[in-house]
Amino acid sequence: MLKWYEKNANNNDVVISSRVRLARNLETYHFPSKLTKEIASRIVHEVEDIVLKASSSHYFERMDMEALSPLDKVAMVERHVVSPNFVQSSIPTGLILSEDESLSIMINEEDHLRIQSISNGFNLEEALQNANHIDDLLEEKITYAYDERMGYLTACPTNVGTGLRASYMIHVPALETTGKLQFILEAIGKFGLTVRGIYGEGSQGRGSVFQISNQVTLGHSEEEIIENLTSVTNQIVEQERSLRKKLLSEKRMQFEDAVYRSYGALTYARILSSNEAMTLLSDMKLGYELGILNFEHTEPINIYGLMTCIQPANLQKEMKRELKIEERDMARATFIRQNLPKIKT
Ligand SMILES: Nc1ncnc2c1ncn2[C@@H]1O[C@H](COP(=O)(O)OP(=O)(O)OP(=O)(O)O)[C@@H](O)[C@H]1O
Repeated sequence: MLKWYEKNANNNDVVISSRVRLARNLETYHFPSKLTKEIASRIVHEVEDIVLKASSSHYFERMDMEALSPLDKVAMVERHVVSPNFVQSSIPTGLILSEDESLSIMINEEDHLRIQSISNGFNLEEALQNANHIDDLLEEKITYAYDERMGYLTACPTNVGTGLRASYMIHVPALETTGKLQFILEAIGKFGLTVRGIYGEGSQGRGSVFQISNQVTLGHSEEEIIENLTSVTNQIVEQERSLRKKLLSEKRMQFEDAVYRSYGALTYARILSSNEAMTLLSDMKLGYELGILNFEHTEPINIYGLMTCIQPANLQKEMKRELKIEERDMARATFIRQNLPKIKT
C-alpha cells in the first residue's frame, strides 16, 4: 500500500498536507513525565488492546518501539510519523500506525495519547474526521482527564481545552525568496497561529516547506480553530500563487533559467546534500506547477514524495544499509537521477 505522501492529491501546489493531532490523557494516571516505567508500560498495553480489538475501517499495526533500530526511528521522524522527543523517551512508549502512515497514536509522548491524522493536500476536514473517529473509539473504553470548565487536561498548558493542533504543511518558494514570508511570520501571531519548520517545533524550513498551525487550544471550539487556520492559510495560498504569476510574467527568462538549472543539477549531480537536494527539488516543484517543466509522465508528479525518500535515514533504508555522510550524498544523487521524471524535449 502506498504511504500518504506517495499518493497524488489535487489542489496541493501550495498546501502539501493537512494534519490534526489530539492530545489526550487517561484520568487515573500521572502525566508521562511522572510515570514509573511499570505504569508507563501498563498504559501502553491498555491502549494497544483497545485500539487493536476495536473494529475499525482502518488497518492498524502495533509497532514494537523497543525492537526498532535507531535508523528506523529517525526514518519515522523524517516521515512525520513520530516526534523526535518520542523516540528518545526514557519510559516505555507505544505506537499504533495505519498502513499508509496517515493515522498514528503515540502512547506516552508528552501526553498519554497523541492521536495524529494526516491528509494529503488541502483537506483538514478529512484529517479531523479520521482523528475524531479514533478519539471516539478510545473514549468508549477510556475515561479521559477532562474538566467541565477547562476541557481536556494536558501536560503542557498550551494544549489544554480541545487538545487540538491543526496544521497545514505549505510550500512557499515565492514568498520566501521575495522576503515576504518574514512579514507573514511576524504578523501571524496576532491570529493565534505560528509557523514552524518542516519537522515542527524547533526545526527549520527546508526547500521552502513550512508548517502553519494554531498556537492556543483553550477558549475556542475545534471548528473555530480550523476555520481561523484555514482562512489565514487561504490568504497565504493566494499570495503565493499571485506572486508566482507575477514573477513569471515579469522575469520569465530568469525564472525559466533557474528552474532548468536546478533540474539540470538534479539530473547530472554526483554528490548532493539533503539541503541542496531540497532546494533543487523545491525549484523543480515550482517549475512543474507553473508549467515550465513538462514531463513525459501523464500521471501527476509527486515531488514531495521524492523529498521524503531522500532524507538521510529514509535514504539509508532505501539502500538497505547504513552509510557515512559522503556515501549518503553520493547515494542521494544516484537515487534522484534514477527516480527523476524525464522532461519532454
Ligand atoms: N501538515 C502537516 N503534514 C505533515 N506533517 C506535519 C504537519 N504538521 C505537522 N507535522 C509533523 O508533526 C510533527 C509534530 O509537529 P509539532 O512539533 O508542530 O507538533 P505537536 O504535535 O503539536 O507537538 P507539540 O505540542 O509538542 O508542539 C512533526 O514531525 C511535524 O513535521
